Amino acid sequence: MVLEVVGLRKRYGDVVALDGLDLDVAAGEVVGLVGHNGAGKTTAMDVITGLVVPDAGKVRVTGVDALAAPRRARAMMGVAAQELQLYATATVRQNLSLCAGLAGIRAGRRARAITEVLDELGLSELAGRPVMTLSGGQRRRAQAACALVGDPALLLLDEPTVGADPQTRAALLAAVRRRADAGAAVLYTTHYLPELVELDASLAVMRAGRVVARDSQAALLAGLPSRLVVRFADGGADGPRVIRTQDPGTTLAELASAGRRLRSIDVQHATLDDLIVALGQGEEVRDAA
Ligand SMILES: Nc1ncnc2c1ncn2[C@@H]1O[C@H](COP(=O)(O)OP(=O)(O)OP(=O)(O)O)[C@@H](O)[C@H]1O
Repeated sequence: MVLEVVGLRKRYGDVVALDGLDLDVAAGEVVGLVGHNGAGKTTAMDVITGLVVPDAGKVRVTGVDALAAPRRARAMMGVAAQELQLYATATVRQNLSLCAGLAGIRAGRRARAITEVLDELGLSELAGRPVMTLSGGQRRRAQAACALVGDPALLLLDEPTVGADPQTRAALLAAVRRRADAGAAVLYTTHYLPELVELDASLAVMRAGRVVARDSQAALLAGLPSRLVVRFADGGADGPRVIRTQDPGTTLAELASAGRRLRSIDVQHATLDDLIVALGQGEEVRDAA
């Protein structure tokens, strides 16, 4: 396991931000860390990266105790925090050089690693520009480049595409997927769920400071009912009736055998949005595995 988080707890005064958070991320896996505003996602990221000290719990990165040896653990991580964390007066290349140093990349390898990531994220022409002269989306790309430089074993990306245009978003998602395919473990937070479909991420759904569901998208969605939107042709109300059902085929067969004549049927399978809403409200999601 590249990342192992066990029993993390963190309080801010009366607010319990983390309430016994357990989470593993394996090599080659992209895990989408999702949940409502205030669920504790950023606090979890901040504890893992060493920015916030937890009240209790363990964090191990490739077996290294990240709370006892934060510098050793940090050298295995590429981090893109939610807030932009670049030096505004330094150039993109200088920022990347600092990030590469933090990531423990030896000076001899740094120039090549920087050139590669600049190229990958379409930043080569901006490399000599001070960050403060870049547009918002360009800064986002530079921040992501900082996380990716040198192919770290663990990528921690906290809403990395906020404010990015579709082209930037696509370039970044492709770069993240390539890292995972090459063996990196990726923890990725977003409120924009189609990104997680595109990344083929498994999900860790947080509620009130802990993970309440952790599985592949398919397994979690299979536990949710579909919506069957049916218009009947045989009297009664003219509008559509919405039937929530775990098994649309059986429900339709039951309607037919009850002699109902149907004018139209629309089967709407559960989406990731439905899943997050259901879990955020504390509904049980049946384990379909
Ligand atoms: N420095 C802080 N001081 C006090 N409370 C804090 C601090 N940081 C976070 N919190 C609280 O801890 C809880 C978890 O916040 P966190 O930012 O981790 O949530 P999140 O899941 O990342 O939310 P979002 O989706 O809005 O980014 C919230 O109730 C938040 O108000």
